[in-house]
Amino acid sequence: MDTHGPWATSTRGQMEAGGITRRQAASPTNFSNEHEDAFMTMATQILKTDEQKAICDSEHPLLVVEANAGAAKTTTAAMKINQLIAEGVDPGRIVALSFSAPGVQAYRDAFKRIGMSLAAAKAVQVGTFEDFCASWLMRLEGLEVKRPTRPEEVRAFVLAAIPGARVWASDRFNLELSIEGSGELAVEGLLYEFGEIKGSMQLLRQGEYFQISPECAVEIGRSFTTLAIYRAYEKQRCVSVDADSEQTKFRYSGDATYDLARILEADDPCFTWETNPLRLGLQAVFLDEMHDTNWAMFTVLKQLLQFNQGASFLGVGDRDQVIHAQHGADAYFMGEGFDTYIGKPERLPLTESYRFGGAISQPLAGFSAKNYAANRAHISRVEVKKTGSALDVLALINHAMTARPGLQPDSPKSQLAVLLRNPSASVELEHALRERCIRYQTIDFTTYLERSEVLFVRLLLGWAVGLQEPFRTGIDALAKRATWAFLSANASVTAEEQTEKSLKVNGASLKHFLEYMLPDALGINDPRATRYLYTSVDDAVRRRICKAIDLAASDDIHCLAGVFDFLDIGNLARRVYVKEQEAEDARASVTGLLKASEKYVSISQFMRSLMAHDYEARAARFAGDRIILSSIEAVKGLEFEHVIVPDVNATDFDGDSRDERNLFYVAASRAKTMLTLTYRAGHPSSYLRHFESN
Ligand SMILES: Nc1ncnc2c1ncn2[C@@H]1O[C@H](COP(=O)(O)OP(=O)(O)OP(=O)(O)O)[C@@H](O)[C@H]1O
Repeated sequence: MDTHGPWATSTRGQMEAGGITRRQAASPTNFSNEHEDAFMTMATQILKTDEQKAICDSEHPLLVVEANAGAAKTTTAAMKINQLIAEGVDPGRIVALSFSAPGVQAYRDAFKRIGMSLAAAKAVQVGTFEDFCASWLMRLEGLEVKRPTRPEEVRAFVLAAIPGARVWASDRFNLELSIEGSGELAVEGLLYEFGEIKGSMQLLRQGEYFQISPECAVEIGRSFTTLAIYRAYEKQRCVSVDADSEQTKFRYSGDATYDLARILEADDPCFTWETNPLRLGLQAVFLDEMHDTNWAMFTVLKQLLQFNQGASFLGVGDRDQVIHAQHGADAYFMGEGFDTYIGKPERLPLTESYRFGGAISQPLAGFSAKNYAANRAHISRVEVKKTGSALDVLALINHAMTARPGLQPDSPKSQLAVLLRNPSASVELEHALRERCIRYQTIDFTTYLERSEVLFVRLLLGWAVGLQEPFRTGIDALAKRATWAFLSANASVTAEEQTEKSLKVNGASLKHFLEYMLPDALGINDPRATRYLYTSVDDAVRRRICKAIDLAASDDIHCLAGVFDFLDIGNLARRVYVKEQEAEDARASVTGLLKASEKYVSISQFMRSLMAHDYEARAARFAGDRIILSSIEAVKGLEFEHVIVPDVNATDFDGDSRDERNLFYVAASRAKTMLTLTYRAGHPSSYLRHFESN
């Protein structure tokens, strides 16, 4: 067995997909030599509590620990791994799985915290469930299958499935699908449902005689239209080669786990007991974020334990942290489901939070309606602040860094984290931070300077006012691709034609693009020119962009609002992004840009100021010495000394939806010493009432 682990930790969200940049890769954990010293020095002696000892010493083959956020679940899992290694278990035969990339990072952090040796930490196979499944599929199939992560990358397959499903439904059931036109606006909802169907293995669990029909759709609570399109989509994704085999074209998020689960559950599997892909000779399996388990994961887990007899299991989770319900995540698999399908585990407690003290655990207890004890020795603080603008949040950040009410005297700035519900909310804040030379690192989203819509706007404005060099090199290619994505979305040309033109655009230098391609696409070059790209841009879009460019050419900063009105980014973005929220984020980013522009005298001056920040945004040398700006999802399992959660407003964070409440619970439980919650005057979220008295 490969002792370095057979699978790589995937990056969360690709930087680029069809010219679009929204989410950035979370920084991968690196155990290279240059980090070796840091690895050792970060280790502090943590003494096991009695509860932790009980978990580490338990000889029961199946252990499940359900405990609150910060109650030391990951740390205890790391302690048990360390103990097994000390007892002679080969670390290469220990698998430590998690649902998300931050969960993987949390294992790595815990290994450091407990002082695990670097060699052992490197040898343990740590990764996400999805990456684990993808790697074993690759071994089984002998080839690497593409793994798109952006919905835009699979949109064409969903759209292509609709006509196929229409014909099938009308031939077979004489039925019309209840979907209008091309279905462009339905892609987001369809992908969401496909994720649920696969995560919960809903169709496969109906048994071998299940066939998609209008009656069966009603029985399982889905629309027939969705099921018919799902069927056609899956037929494109997994193409039948002959009666017994299929070739998988791609695996979107969650598909690797689903595909491995259905292969394992097949009536006529392509392997025997001896050659089962999960017979890995494992001695221990760990699962963090167990609350995010769905049927597909559970199926793989069940077989993993079955085919590695003698391997012990420890699963840890907290049912209030389920924020991936769209993948069919269900805390049932930590409880009754586990007992029924795998076996009765020993359930051991971790009762106290070791991350924070009572000042944070008590309001969290009220918010989540459960007992939440905290270690008495741990002192923490909560403050709730009213803010009027991004500048008020900036002032709080400044105070947090200078007066350090939550930071230890010698802590790096990265112990201060600002957790954002919507990354688009960060444009003004980011701009203000840059202007004050406060360095920050964005996690899980792209800095506003490099977001597709901002690059698109910057390129057009720079061109309109005749800036020779609108960007620092390095993001030229991103800007060109983003611009092309916005220009060409929804043009009525064939997909092949579009791909061919995109390739040409990608291959051109920015200079060539600006001098020839952009004028060609907009029809503002020599009328005798070929107009090769012209047909790729919708007429109405072209007219609007031309008007915007004409207006911006005045270089008058006061025209910017009018320029943005012509561009109507929200509408354009709806053609580019599959998710409505991302289109809305794009609109909000450009609104943020407009606000940030207010103190400049001309468009060119504003553009130059943005360009000056490009370099810093990419400078890796400040790593570790920057505050963190992150989405909430990306810090699940992680912790910081001081956490600021801006915009806990009734419009942003409220309501009874489980995902909504759990997202807030995750955000509020990341702080070790100090938690600052802010809200817009007059719009506090009802969630805050639990925290205000502190
Ligand atoms: N025995 C101990 N003594 C002191 N501190 C401890 C001990 N065990 C764990 N901790 C500390 O408790 C904090 C929370 O631990 P950990 O991240 O493992 O919690 P968790 O339950 O996994 O949290 P989450 O649910 O947010 O993922 C860490 O700072 C860790 O160092």
